[in-house]
Amino acid sequence: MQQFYQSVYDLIVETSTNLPGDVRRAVQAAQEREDDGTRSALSLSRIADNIHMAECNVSPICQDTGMPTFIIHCPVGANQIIMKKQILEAVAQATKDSKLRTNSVDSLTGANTGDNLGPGTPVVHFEQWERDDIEVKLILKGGGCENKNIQYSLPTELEGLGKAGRDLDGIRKCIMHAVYQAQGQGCSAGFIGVGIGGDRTSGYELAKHQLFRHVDDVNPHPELRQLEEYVMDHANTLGIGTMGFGGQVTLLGCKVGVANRLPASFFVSVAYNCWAFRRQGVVLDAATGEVKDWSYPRGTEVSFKEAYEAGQTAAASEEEETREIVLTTPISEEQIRSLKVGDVVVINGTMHTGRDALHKYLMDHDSPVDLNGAAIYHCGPVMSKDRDGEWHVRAAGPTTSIREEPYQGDIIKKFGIRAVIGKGGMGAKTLAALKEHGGVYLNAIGGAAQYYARCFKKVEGVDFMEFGIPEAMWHLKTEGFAAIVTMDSHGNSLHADVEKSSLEKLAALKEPVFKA
Ligand SMILES: O=C(O)C[C@H](O)C(=O)O
Ligand code: SF4
Repeated sequence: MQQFYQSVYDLIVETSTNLPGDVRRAVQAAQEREDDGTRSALSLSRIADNIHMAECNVSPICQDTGMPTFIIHCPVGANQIIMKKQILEAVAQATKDSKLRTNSVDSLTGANTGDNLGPGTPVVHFEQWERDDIEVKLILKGGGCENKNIQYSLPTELEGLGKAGRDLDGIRKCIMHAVYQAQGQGCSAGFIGVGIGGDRTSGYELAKHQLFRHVDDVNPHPELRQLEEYVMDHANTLGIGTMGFGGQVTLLGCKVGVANRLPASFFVSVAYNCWAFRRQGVVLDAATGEVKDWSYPRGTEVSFKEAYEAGQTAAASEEEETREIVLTTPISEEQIRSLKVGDVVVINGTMHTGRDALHKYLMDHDSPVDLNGAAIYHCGPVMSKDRDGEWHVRAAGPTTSIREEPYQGDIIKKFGIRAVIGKGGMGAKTLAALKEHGGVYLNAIGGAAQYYARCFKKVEGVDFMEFGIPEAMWHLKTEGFAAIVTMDSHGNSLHADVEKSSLEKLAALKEPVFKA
């Protein structure tokens, strides 16, 4: 088993940096379905570019490298204690090498362990099987999409869909509602795993396990197969689209599993996974620990290189066609008031990152830097320090902004912030503050961590390192950071519009489909 550690390390790097072939095919199919030139089509091209860049840079596809969850199948007699020890070592090393973000946080103190190890992290499950080899599977599911998981207890009443009973049609309604409620916040277009039955804990586990199925497999259970097909056909009628920008493709995959339940309980558990669907596996020789095979098609088998290179050549002419507004920080109120939903903005100057810990802090403390006219970026990057002690941005896509809704409006007004950049949009309180103060919300493409990292030319400074790397306030010299205005200073919100129209489309699916 001398190779076991190295094989697990290679699996972690592959999973974080090289999106599997079956997932890539689903992204390609979505690209073919979207109409050229729409916001969703352009975002999908950026996503495809990002996938290619991550593979070339051997760097995280998305900065949120998730809760590492290992499922190991091994023959009787394999030493699970040694395997677990080596898995933890490989996780710590991959974190040190910037392949994983420091993602393990003490829930009470907020302290980051710095190596992804700690109570409950990573998650490691062992199961014995009759085969001679060992299979190690890994999923890196990020926090934003995890927050969009949902569990229903039937019977229930659902927004737009009415009563959902304890039958296949009730289950259908729950799944459609799960896709609707995710909107763009979990970085659509997504994949869902559904667990029918079990209890609250095993139901969610069953749902997450469905995500290990191949994207293009066919459910052997006839009723579940029909259900999966229905969901795939109808989820896309909701019009949520890539990142919630509106569009033809909202869902890339749906896998449903079933387990027995207690007479009193009927749970439908849904695990939502973003487009950055990072899961891979290796089959190992049980004697040496050497990799014999990969469990899923590797990313390299479905190359995005050609499209990337063609896009680079087209980019210059494209820039002339789309109306791009260049803003340099500090930004004036007049510049902000001239923007409207749909405009593409390019930011130059300095950007400050800030997420949960910083927003809470700023409510009753001063900022260490002047934020008048500033652009604040909801982002928790992957960073590395070189030999000279200089920091570099390794991956830096946006995080889900709605978490800052309780604070954002007050902070905009208190510090004079002009641009808030994130993903998934914000709510009514922030929209009102943007209008009152003269601010704008810019939606960047979630998960496009390599695409945005290259816009950060230098790390000018950092505050609050005590919050840990993802939560610290990084001051970044920025060039050419492009994002779309989705909430403007005139009271318009693309997010509110898409939510409203998708609820209407959801309600059109109210009539029973699967008769009891
Ligand atoms: O934590 C992050 O960087 C992003 C998170 O996965 C999110 O989707 O909000
Ligand atoms: S930022 Fe988006 S792509 Fe990245 S883990 Fe979160 S939901 Fe997934």
